[in-house]
Amino acid sequence: MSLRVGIVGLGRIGGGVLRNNFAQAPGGKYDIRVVCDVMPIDHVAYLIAHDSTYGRPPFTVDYEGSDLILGGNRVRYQRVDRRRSPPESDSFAPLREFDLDVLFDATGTASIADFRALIRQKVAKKILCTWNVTGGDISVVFGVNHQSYDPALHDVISASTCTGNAMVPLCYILDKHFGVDYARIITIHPALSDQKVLDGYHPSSQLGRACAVSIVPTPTNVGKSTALVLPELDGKLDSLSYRVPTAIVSVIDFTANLSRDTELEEVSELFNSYANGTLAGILHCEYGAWGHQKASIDYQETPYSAIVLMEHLTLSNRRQLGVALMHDNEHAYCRRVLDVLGVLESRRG
Ligand SMILES: NC(=O)c1ccc[n+]([C@@H]2O[C@H](COP(=O)([O-])OP(=O)(O)OC[C@H]3O[C@@H](n4cnc5c(N)ncnc54)[C@H](O)[C@@H]3O)[C@@H](O)[C@H]2O)c1
Repeated sequence: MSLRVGIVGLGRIGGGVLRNNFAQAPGGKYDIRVVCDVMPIDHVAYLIAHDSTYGRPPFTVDYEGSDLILGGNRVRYQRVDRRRSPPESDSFAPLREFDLDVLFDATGTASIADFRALIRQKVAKKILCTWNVTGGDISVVFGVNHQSYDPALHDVISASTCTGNAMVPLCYILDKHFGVDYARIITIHPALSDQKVLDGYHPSSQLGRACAVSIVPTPTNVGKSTALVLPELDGKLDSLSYRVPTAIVSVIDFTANLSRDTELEEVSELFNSYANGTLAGILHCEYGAWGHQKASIDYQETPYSAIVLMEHLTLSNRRQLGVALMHDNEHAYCRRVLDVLGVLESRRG
């Protein structure tokens, strides 16, 4: 029997996972039984059917009563606003009838207390979320540490972040083969829904600046996300993000001080051997088109967690490595979420 899944939060990522679930298999890759958000159901249908980034989905969209109808498949819609009800209020009680194996939370607004309450109240057996919630049981980056998931130990699972999924495979390879003494990671990230369209109040002041007219420097947790999976790198990574006025595809530019001398050819061969081997589908080595470099939009809807721009690999003093990579921060991440759901399905008790 297919994994029984519920989703809370139908924004870019929750909606993207729903879309990909039905795009990959006509009946749905997993048995998504119920989805929740604060919006009325007609708004949900409207946003699934019309997507400014990816266009119309490859299946029909409609709704009837409290059911969404996606490619002929009925998925129950439940309108909830967790902010109005504390965890102990059992506000997700109506979800118990769906006998969920996993509740996937893509709101970005829940706390570990919310998640523990949902497990205690038997709303779902496991919680999978889209950020490194403080106090979670494990952060899983598919391809690197997904085999560490242990259903007996892990109830609240993070699928890490989009940048975490891009950085961890690279850091894993570099640390395993050369050692990493230090790395500075710069991410150039499309605007997100936590930014203001025009100047206004935001608790993180810089995110309150008009997002279409500025490059906005903002802190990022990519160093922390990486060290959660590769604890030997804790304290060795600095990071900074620049939010830019594009809709999709992130860049990561990082410089790593390696612990031993190497040659560019060795690094290049190593990346290629992983991309064609154990990290196939996760890591991709990009050489451009007929000697020409592609632009970020060319990577929209690519499934790879990290696409290394091989022409821009640099090495100085045989130890200081420069790497530039791109990734579709939504689509590739949604694909990884589906991969992690596959791990949960295969280890289901
Ligand atoms: N957008 C990305 O590139 C990206 C990539 C990886 C991970 N993430 C993470 O995914 C999460 C969501 O990001 P997003 O870009 O999809 O945001 P989003 O704003 O597009 O979507 C969030 C959705 O959750 C709903 N929501 C929020 N609080 C809720 C509540 N209390 N009860 C019910 N519904 C609620 C909102 O109505 C919205 O539809 C964040 O944690 C983010 O860090 C985002």
